[in-house]
Amino acid sequence: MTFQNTREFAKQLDSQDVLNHYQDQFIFPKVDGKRVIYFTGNSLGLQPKRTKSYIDEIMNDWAHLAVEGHFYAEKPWWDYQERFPESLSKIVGALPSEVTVMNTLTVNLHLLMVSFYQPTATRYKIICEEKAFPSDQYMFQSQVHFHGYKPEDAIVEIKRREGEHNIRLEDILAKIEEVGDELALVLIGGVNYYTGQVFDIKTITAAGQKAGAKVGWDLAHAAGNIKLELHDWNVDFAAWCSYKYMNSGPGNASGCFVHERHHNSDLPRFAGWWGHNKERRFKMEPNFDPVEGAGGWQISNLPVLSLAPYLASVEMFAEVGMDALITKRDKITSYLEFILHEIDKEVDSNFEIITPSNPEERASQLSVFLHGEGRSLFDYLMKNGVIIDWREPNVIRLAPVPLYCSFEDMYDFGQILKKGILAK
Ligand SMILES: Cc1ncc(COP(=O)(O)O)c(C=O)c1O
Ligand SMILES: Nc1c(O)cccc1C(=O)C[C@H](N)C(=O)O
Repeated sequence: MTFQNTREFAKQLDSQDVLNHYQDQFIFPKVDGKRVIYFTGNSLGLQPKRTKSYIDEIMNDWAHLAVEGHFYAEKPWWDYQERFPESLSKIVGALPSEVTVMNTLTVNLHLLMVSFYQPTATRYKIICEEKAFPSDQYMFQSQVHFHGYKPEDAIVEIKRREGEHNIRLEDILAKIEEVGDELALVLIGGVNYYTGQVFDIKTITAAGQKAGAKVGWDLAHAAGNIKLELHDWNVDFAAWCSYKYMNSGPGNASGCFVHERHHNSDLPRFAGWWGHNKERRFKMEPNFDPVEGAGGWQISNLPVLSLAPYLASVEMFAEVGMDALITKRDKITSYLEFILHEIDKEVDSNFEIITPSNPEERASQLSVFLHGEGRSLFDYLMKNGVIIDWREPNVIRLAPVPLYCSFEDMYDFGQILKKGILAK
């Protein structure tokens, strides 16, 4: 499709967009009385209007039923988490028994490492991406320390080639082969938080397992953003947060995936009563008898006030479906890319989009290196109602999230960007 940098053309794209009306289902902050153009759904998604009623329901049940709410609320709290797997499993391409919701992302990665990172004297190395999200780096370092190894020996980072912004698949595969018999675990972010690069989860998982390692994925930037087939791709385990593309609110609950083939294995895990056989949970027995499936990794009774917004979101995703989201995602991301190139030409600037240009290797994010511009351009955009984020040294990340961004937003953004550059 040939794009045009005009409001009429952007409006025409909006009129053809079957998801356009979802914009009205979200609450947008305002700047100078006008709703913002929101590009940071890769950090914190907007609040869906329906979410408040899910939280109010629990507050009301708590007020009127108190402890009885555990069993007699309309959505009883004791098995509230069971409302997730049916829909959530479709979002990540899993069997319902393979997903659960609990804790937060880094905590879940640590807990899953208990089961899936069991180093031995000869097989103890972890392959990860260079410049993984810092929390993942701290998680790797502390896990390796905990097991008595040295991070500089046990953690193998896959580097970008000189002058390149993204990691090549061939380099990941070569590193897996090179580490070979020493490799215990491969754990990579499915979508890199900084560049927006999407990794080939299926191929990397198969290669890691062929080398005899377990393969897990941090799907913080992938869940609700890319098509996932975790079961079919034979992924060992994965975890994600729900507050980015899944709009469940700041710091909210995380989702986990454990492949079916591990459900009846004797993998070690840290246990608690919420992972115990559901029928017998309140018999207060001394011996742990895990729930079959990913639910067996739960530990504490769940914070239902935090699950409520996640449930609102999962139900919205079930209505929309990942296919429709991805169709719009690709079109709006390409339109944003086009707008950036157009403005770049008009103002003779020098933006470098460091996210891969191949649609197979990117999703809902373009990271732009603003050569020749400074932090003042970021400040100008924020002041003028464009919410973006800034990452050192000079990168802005733009996530045109398909559920609530419009093509007209992309056009408006281009005009504000142009003014911001010319205003210097
Ligand atoms: C890739 C990635 N990993 C881990 C985290 C940390 O998540 P949490 O603070 O929920 O543990 C984030 C975002 O904050 C992230 O983007
Ligand atoms: N969770 C965040 C927070 O509480 C404050 C600031 C940023 C965050 C984020 O989630 C950042 C996000 N993971 C990122 O990709 O940058």
